[in-house]
Amino acid sequence: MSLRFKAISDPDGNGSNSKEQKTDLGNGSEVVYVPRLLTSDESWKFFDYLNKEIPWTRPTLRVFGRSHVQPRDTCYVASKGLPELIYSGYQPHAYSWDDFPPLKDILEAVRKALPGSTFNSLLLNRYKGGNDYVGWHADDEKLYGPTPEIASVSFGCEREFLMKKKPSKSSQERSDDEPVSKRLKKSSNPDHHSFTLKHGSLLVMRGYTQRDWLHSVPKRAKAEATRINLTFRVSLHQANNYLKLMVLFVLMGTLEATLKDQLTPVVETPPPHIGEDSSRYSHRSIETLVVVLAAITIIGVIAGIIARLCGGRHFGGNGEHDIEGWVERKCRSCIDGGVPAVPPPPPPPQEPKPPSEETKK
Ligand SMILES: O=C(O)CCC(=O)C(=O)O
Ligand SMILES: [Fe+2]
Repeated sequence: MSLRFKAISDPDGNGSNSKEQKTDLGNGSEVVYVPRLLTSDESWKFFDYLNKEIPWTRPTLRVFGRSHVQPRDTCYVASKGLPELIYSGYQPHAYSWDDFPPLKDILEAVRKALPGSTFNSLLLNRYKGGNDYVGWHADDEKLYGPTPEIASVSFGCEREFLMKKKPSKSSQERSDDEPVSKRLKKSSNPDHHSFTLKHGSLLVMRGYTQRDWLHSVPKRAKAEATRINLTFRVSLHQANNYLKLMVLFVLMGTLEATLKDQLTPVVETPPPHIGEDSSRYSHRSIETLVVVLAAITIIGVIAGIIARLCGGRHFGGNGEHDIEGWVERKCRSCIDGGVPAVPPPPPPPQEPKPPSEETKK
């Protein structure tokens, strides 16, 4: 499918999402709502494409030991090399961004609205009417880390998105003490929020929202039409690979410094007197040679990897340009603790031992 639409992430034409609404949920949690990330026309094009082309499935989930069919259609897209997503005993197949090119245009619009974001996976949901819903939950899988930013783009039928604070010991005690009349006043209750997610809108949850809050899209008898929702997420595995690469480079630096130490005496030490303990120097030379050969091998391997990365891959953050996934696959054994491809740095140079009686002979 070669359909590509260029998304306009600034429908107001004034260089910013002027109608952005921020809701501070307290304790480091925040929600941002942008009613018009995309224009209505482009949003309908995306809707039609997604509705027709996405291989929607309605999996059977296991919740509290009981099986039930998920009350909405779903699909999952992720960059290569990420850990698998598993929820309620279900592991969705991870499609590639290249399978559905218009998703990259939507991601681009989200990126423009959220500069610096690095979303690398996407969960798609389709609600085929008011009976389809998502129950109260938090997207607090370990895979997303402690403070995930989740960007949710909606198309088609407007639906209500509800948020409520997770019951904590202290908030439970507080609400038990409150008079019922006060607890029922939902509109002024800071522990509940409601957003009507419009066609072409963006809602962002960030900070500790997944730790401290639940969200849902409840059934609505009157919502007859189809709604499609995309939640862009960052799976943390790739970030970890950056760290692992950094460790590799630090190791290289240590090795280089050690080598310098090893080589200096070879150049600077005056030649030994003939007839003195020459075996001591040949022992030292072999040691140095081994270290040099090991270093050349390591640097060669790393240079090869870097050359492949720079020559064959493009640098970029979305699914199509997935350096980390490639490194992950190629170097799984070395960066994931299997057989170490890179040996540890050589031991510090040893003081030459006085020659034994045997070697003196
Ligand atoms: O459909 C929505 O707006 C929310 C979907 C959602 O919460 C999820 O996929 O985790
Ligand atoms: Fe969610």
